[in-house]
Amino acid sequence: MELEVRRVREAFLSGRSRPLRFRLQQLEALRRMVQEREKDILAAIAADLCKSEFNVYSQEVITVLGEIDFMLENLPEWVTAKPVKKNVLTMLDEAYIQPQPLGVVLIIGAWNYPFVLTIQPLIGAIAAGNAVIIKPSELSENTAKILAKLLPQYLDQDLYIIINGGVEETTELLKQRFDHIFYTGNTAVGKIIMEAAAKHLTPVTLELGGKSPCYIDKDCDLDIVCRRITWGKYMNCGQTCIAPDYILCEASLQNQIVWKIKETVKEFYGENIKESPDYERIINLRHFKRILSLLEGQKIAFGGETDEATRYIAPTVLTDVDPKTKVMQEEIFGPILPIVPVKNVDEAINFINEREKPLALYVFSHNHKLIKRMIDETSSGGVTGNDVIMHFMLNSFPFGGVGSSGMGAYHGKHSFDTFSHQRPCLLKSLKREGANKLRYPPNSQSKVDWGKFFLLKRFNKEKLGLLLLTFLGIVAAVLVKAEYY
Ligand SMILES: NC(=O)c1ccc[n+]([C@@H]2O[C@H](COP(=O)([O-])OP(=O)(O)OC[C@H]3O[C@@H](n4cnc5c(N)ncnc54)[C@H](O)[C@@H]3O)[C@@H](O)[C@H]2O)c1
Ligand SMILES: CCCCCCC=O
Repeated sequence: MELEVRRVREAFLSGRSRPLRFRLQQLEALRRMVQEREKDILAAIAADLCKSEFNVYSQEVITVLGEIDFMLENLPEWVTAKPVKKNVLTMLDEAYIQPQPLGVVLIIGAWNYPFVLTIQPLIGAIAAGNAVIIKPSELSENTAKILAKLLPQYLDQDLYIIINGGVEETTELLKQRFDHIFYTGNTAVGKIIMEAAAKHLTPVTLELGGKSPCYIDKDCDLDIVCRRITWGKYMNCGQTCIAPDYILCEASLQNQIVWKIKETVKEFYGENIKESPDYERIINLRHFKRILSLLEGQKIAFGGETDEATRYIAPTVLTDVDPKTKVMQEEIFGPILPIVPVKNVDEAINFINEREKPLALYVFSHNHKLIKRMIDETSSGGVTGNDVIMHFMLNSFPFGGVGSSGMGAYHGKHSFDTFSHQRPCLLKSLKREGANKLRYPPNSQSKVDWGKFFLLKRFNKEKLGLLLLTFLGIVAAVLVKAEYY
């Protein structure tokens, strides 16, 4: 590991990852990889998650291609130094912010969307001019293998390397010094990452999980609400970081919601869900058993069928769920949707605020004020009103968590910023030394007064206002005099 990290650092220190032209070339090469090797990539992801290639394309490949195009279009503007506002002391100087690469970045990917969650941060890191070590999740092993095969064929082989392996390899990797660590995965491992990073004072971005609530107000169109929730909950078999984890609603809505979700499941996946090309499987047996254990003691309104051999769990809805039971204590990350009845929106807000801050929050209502109130009185990584998942798709949004759902964010310009240092640059002249006398010792009351005059806005404004008035007075007097004669 040490040798590999050193090799990447040396490549970074060569300076070749920095020029804009090089970054653009690498991003174009990455796009070529996705386009030319689309079949291999689709097949690998499809095998990892028992997913149709249509779904792989629309859930992962489109996002990656869109992000590359967005970077290529905007990077020339983002890399340029930005002049800043100056004060009296720097009036004659050059003052600007120059984004600079951080250095060697470690990206640790997750298995649930193994391509987009590894490649999208990579795009940001390349765009910002860094060298990168990529560690895909070992659970999505086909994707990990295809990335290890393809990336070196298209990208600079010393600047961007891929290291495959599990906990042992990641633990070893984390002993090395990086300039940034970008981790996607569960909150428990997020803490391990942060602890390891602290040893080198390495900044981290942690894209974690949590229980994302979904509040359904009685003033809404339940047919539409249930279609949208069904789509977002059962996509990828519930293994989506921002899937609605549970529903909060008034007890009177529960039966209608159950019925409408059941109908929608039938419409989306047919009578025989197991045969549907659009319904995935649980990633491995450990997760399969973990999810099954969440069903114990619950009232299953529909679903609940399982098949261990194929790791199939049917779309399931639980009703009258007690918040103290296991299914409400951990992120579900599977196709089980508990409904927790609440009296009203106040109780829903309290319920959300008594728990860890989620990665996403969903509110459904015709009442715009109610949605705004939910947003104002709660906290979460992101929010979508009257839909689910969709805030992930808009790359002008920063995507990330807050509190235990993560720290830092990415996508589009936010990725570029995450992997850049915003370096303030002040360029002065060696002339005009006289003006500097004010700040050199010995200090005195009059120097302090001049300092106040030049630097404190309040003081400045009053004085400048007075000066302006005097000047206008003189101009007026001159004009009047000219008129008179
Ligand atoms: N915020 C997001 O964008 C996002 C996206 C996807 C998943 N998630 C969250 O990730 C979780 C599911 O993913 P997961 O955690 O099962 O993924 P995972 O098991 O694939 O772990 C993620 C990465 O952490 C590494 N890892 C695992 N254990 C480790 C350890 N002890 N020490 C060091 N590294 C270790 C793995 O090798 C892998 O590369 C869910 O909580 C989900 O919400 C968040
Ligand atoms: C449709 C793509 C959703 C990706 C969500 C990422 C977290 O799991």
